[in-house]
Amino acid sequence: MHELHIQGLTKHFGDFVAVEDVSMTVRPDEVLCLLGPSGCGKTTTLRMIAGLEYATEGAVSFGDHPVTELSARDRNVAMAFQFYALYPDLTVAENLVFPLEAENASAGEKEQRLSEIADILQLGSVLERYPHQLSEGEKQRVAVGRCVIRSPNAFLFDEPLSRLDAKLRDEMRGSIRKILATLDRPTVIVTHDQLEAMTMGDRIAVMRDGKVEQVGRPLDVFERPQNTFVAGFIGTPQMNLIEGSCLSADENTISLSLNGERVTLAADQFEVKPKAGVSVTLGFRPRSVRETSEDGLRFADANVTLTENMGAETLVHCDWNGFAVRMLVPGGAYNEGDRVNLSVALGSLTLFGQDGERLTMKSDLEVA
Ligand SMILES: Nc1ncnc2c1ncn2[C@@H]1O[C@H](COP(=O)(O)OP(=O)(O)OP(=O)(O)O)[C@@H](O)[C@H]1O
Repeated sequence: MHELHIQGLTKHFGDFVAVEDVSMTVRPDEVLCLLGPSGCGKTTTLRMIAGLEYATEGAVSFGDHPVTELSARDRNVAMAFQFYALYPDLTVAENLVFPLEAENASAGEKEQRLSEIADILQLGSVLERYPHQLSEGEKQRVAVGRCVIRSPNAFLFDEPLSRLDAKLRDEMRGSIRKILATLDRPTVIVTHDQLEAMTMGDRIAVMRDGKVEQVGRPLDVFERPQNTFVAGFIGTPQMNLIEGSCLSADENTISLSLNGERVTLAADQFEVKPKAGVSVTLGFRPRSVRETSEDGLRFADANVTLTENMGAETLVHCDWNGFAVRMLVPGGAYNEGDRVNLSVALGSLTLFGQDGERLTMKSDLEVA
């Protein structure tokens, strides 16, 4: 099977640039999730891959076979949308096998594929029903099943789980992942839900304002966000991002000013160091903040301003020197007005330079 190549894909709607210079390759055994806030261009990118939207610039191909000039019909991609249109006069079973009619599949093949898909998507008990007799979740599963029952060049999903309730969504993430693993076709899923992207994607492409900010494996994007946008977007609760300026940086230490408070970091783990005088942003996950006076980045005498019970953990909002610092801790031992000494181990810290881009750490090079 062929890779899906996207090269320099750009879409203008009049003067508005909805997608700008998006390039990536999706392998046949791979699920790529396009993730980003509303309006960042995810669906438009997907529609250009499908041929439902003509690209202003750029190219789409499967292996060596360019399809940019082809209509959606001739691209042979399977797409499941937010808005699933099931044929109302056909039963669930007939809806599911409908795409196989066009492929002239034998009755035996249809039967076998139908039974596999119905099994995985738990639709066995509703196969003889009509769409109006289904719940929203069942309808969506039929739509997904109808999409994956055939063997196209690629599978494209737009928010496939958006209509499901939380419980069903949890179950479906796993089921869809299982189905996708059997497909052996490049698969692109559009979602604004990072949990969905993290669990279903082999790789994630994070988009903002029509551009791809970072592409990587879910854990890499989470642990090594490329810039402050990705850092703030990926992860719940959000990463703490604190802006300051670099006072000096040499081989041994990096000195920063955070609202006038001076902090010093050991420089040895930074492959790229900020220059004196430039602004920097310190990023660290709430889970990495501890109430200790250990070495590392320290926030002495911070004020607890709010506590949020998140079940087994509590998100403790603190104010330190005018900065909001959030700490995620097990249990709930904090109250508003408490004074706390917080610290973050240097290994849990990410430093972003003046342009918001991540400054390379030595550990990144080891991973690479
Ligand atoms: N036909 C169109 N004409 C003009 N602008 C459009 C058109 N289609 C999309 N846009 C704009 O292009 C931008 C990207 O839209 P797109 O639907 O791709 O975003 P998205 O990331 O999928 O958002 P969402 O998560 O809300 O679906 C938006 O600002 C949208 O308003």
